[in-house]
This record gives sequence, C-alpha cells and structure tokens, in this order.
Amino acid sequence: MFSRLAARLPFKAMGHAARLPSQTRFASKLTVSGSKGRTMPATNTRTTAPASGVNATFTIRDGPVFHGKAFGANINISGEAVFTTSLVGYPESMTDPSYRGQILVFTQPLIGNYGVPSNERDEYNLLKYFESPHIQCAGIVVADVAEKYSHWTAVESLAEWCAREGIPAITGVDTRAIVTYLREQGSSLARITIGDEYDADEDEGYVDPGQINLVKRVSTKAPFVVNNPNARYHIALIDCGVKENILRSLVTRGASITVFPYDYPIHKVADHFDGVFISNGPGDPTHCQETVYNLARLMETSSAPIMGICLGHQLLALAVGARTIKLKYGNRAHNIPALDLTTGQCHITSQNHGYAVDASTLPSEFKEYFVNLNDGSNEGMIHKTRPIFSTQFHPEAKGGPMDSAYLFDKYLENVEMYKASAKVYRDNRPSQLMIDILSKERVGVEPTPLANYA
Ligand SMILES: NC(=O)CC[C@H](N)C(=O)O
Repeated sequence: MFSRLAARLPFKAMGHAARLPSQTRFASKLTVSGSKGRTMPATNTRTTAPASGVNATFTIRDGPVFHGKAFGANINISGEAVFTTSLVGYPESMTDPSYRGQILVFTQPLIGNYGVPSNERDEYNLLKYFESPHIQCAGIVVADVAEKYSHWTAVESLAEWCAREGIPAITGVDTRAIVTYLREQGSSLARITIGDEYDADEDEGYVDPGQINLVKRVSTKAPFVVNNPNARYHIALIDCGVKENILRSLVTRGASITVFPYDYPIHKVADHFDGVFISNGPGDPTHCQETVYNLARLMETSSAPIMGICLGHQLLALAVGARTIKLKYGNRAHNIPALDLTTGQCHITSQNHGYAVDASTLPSEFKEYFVNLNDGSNEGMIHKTRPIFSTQFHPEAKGGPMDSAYLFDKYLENVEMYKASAKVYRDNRPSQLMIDILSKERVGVEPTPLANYA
C-alpha cells in the first residue's frame, strides 16, 4: 500500500514513486477475479501496437481494471465512463459539448478507420465536420484503433487528433466487458492512466463531473451571431453547449441566430426575437438554476415559440415544475426508437444523455410528446395550447438518422405564425448594426485543461 499522504493527494499529483509497481498489484488482483479490482488482459491482437507502444490502463472505480495501449495524449484523466453504441460519427460525438467530463467507450470495435476531418467552415462560418472547435470528452476507450485511415475528408488519424488535442485514449481492451459491467452497475467513475503504473484501489483520484457545472465551461462567454443575410426570422438561442448542426439546422431554414450565454436573462430580450431555442449541453440539468429561472420568467412574460433539445428539454421541464432523474447508464446511440404519441409514428433517433425528464411530473398544461420504445423513458413534451415543445433526442443528428429533422420545420412554422401575428410583430428587432458588432463564433470558450479533472 502506498502512504497515507499519497492516498490524500489528487490523482494528477501522485508521483509514480508513491505507488507500488503495477506487477505487484496486478498479481494480487488475479486472485479476486470477478469482483472489485479484477484485472482484464489486453485483447487486441489484430492490429500492431500504436506507434508509441506505451501501456495504458482503464480503471473503473470499485470495478474492473483493463490493460491496453495508449494512442492519444500522454496525460492521466478521470471522468464518468459512458458507452455509445453508434457505429459511426466519432468526430461528431467527441466534439459534442454534451460529452464534456465523460470517458467515451465505443462499442463499435474498429474506431478511427475513416480518420479525422479538417476544421473547414461552411458559408455560415459553422464547422462542417465537427460539433464544436475541440474534442470535448475527457478520454476515449476503443477495442481496436485503426492506424490506417481513408476518407476524402480526412486530414489526420484519430491518434494524431487525440494527441494534438490533449485527450488520452486507450485501445486493445475488451469493450464488451466494459459495457456489460456498466449496464449492470450503471454509469461509473473511471480513469485512464498512461504508463505501466496505476492505482486500482485509490479512491481519491476520481472527479465526478456530475458535481460540476459543466455548462458554464462550454457555453459562450458573450453573445455571438450566426447571420443569414436572407433571414426571415431571428432566433435567440440559449447556449448550454450547442452543437454546430443545431445552429446549421436553423440557419439553413431561413433564420439568423443570436447565441446567448446559458445564464443570460433571456426573458428580458425575448421581445426582440421571433423565437427562443434552448440547446443541448453536458452534465446534470439541476446545476443550471439560472437558466431554469430565466425560462420560467420567459414563459410568464412572452408568448414566443420555444423549442429545446436534450439538456434544453430537461431545463424547460424543470422550468415548468417537472423533475429530472438520472438514468442507470443513459442512452447514447444513433438508432433509438422514439414513438410520437400524437401520430403513432416511430422515429429512429440520435441520442446522448444520462438524465431524463420524469413524465409523471409534467404539469397539466403539457403532455408527453415522444416516448422511448426501448426503456419507456420520456423523449419529449409539448404544450397543449402554446407553441412550446422539446425533445430528449437530437433532431439535428450528427451523427445519426435525419428522421426527426422535420421538427425544426415545425418550430419555424410556429415562429412564422408568431411573427405574422400583428399583435406580436416587433419593430424593435435586432438591428443589422447590432448583428455587425457581435462576434461571428463562440466567444472565449477554450478547452478546460483536462488535468483539472485528474
Ligand atoms: N445531449 C445532451 O444535451 C445531454 C443532456 C444531459 N447532460 C444529460 O446527460 O442527460
């Protein structure tokens, strides 16, 4: 055992000298196979070792330990271990701010085979291939990283991208065993350790992202505008960690968007806009009390159409007095069936969430809109008389099927009606001048050094 002093130090501060050689710990674990701290051997025999050839360990708190090879940054991190069953879309998922603080385990065994695209931007200055400018998850775990890649958009390998962005990654582990464990035990804290030494029993090295207001870290620090010169509508969007394709889904349908920090008093400016939108975002929705308060005031004082996605759905639900719950291990995939309770049609949806709205707590003016056909969890709500609705799934996809993209059309139909109504038409809309002085992209959002989590 290492010293009591070492046991109190944060994980990142623990020098290797404070630990026993890993072989000693490895040997002791073999006798307790199947219980806490059991050791899993590396399983990757199909690819050659990553260029670095450095050993790495994925340790689940109070759970099994997996040995593999590092292929990203040489940094130790901790976070919440979650898994996605998506077959494609790792560049989109890894840059989705909703994954901030999480270690993403891919069930698709071969990851990296189509490389990583460039940070090219489209005509609206939105990133074409990423959902934010940087990798957002804390680290990744794969069974078999592809060292050779091929795709017309690729400019570098997954390993090069992770190393450049300071994200540790481990390959050659049995991701089936990890997922089996997480499904039985629920989402768990975990860490990735680079090098030969690791601490299977050290409890203090785990930071729980569920305790942190992660939205504050990913939201823009000042308003910015996504300008469509031919816009018919102007939308105010509350940025809790917005994905680029949510912005693109609105702007390509004829909207200009002013994007506000998550805690901006949106109810005070709503009259200048044709609608309000609430984005996705990371972490526990109950950390965003400012947003919840502002949304409640907004619905009291304005009849503007509102749409929310994922965290945006959860915050809207909290604002109308409903409750959110933490799911055992969440829903992260691109093929989750959601039943539209108003039409009886089922949509295949893209999802990434660990929390959900408890539909039984929705107030009487709202009804459940969609329900998850796998686990019965709530997938959306809709106001019975007003133009307000929200979904737990991601209609903008990226990656994932576009079945539910029509919900953006539905929202903008509400916006059109609101704007057309003489009663609510505003002359004091944001002037071109104001749009001109706003930044054209996210403001002051630098990637938080991941060492802060470790
Ligand atoms: N994609 C999201 O917006 C995620 C919402 C929330 N952080 C959750 O995990 O449930």
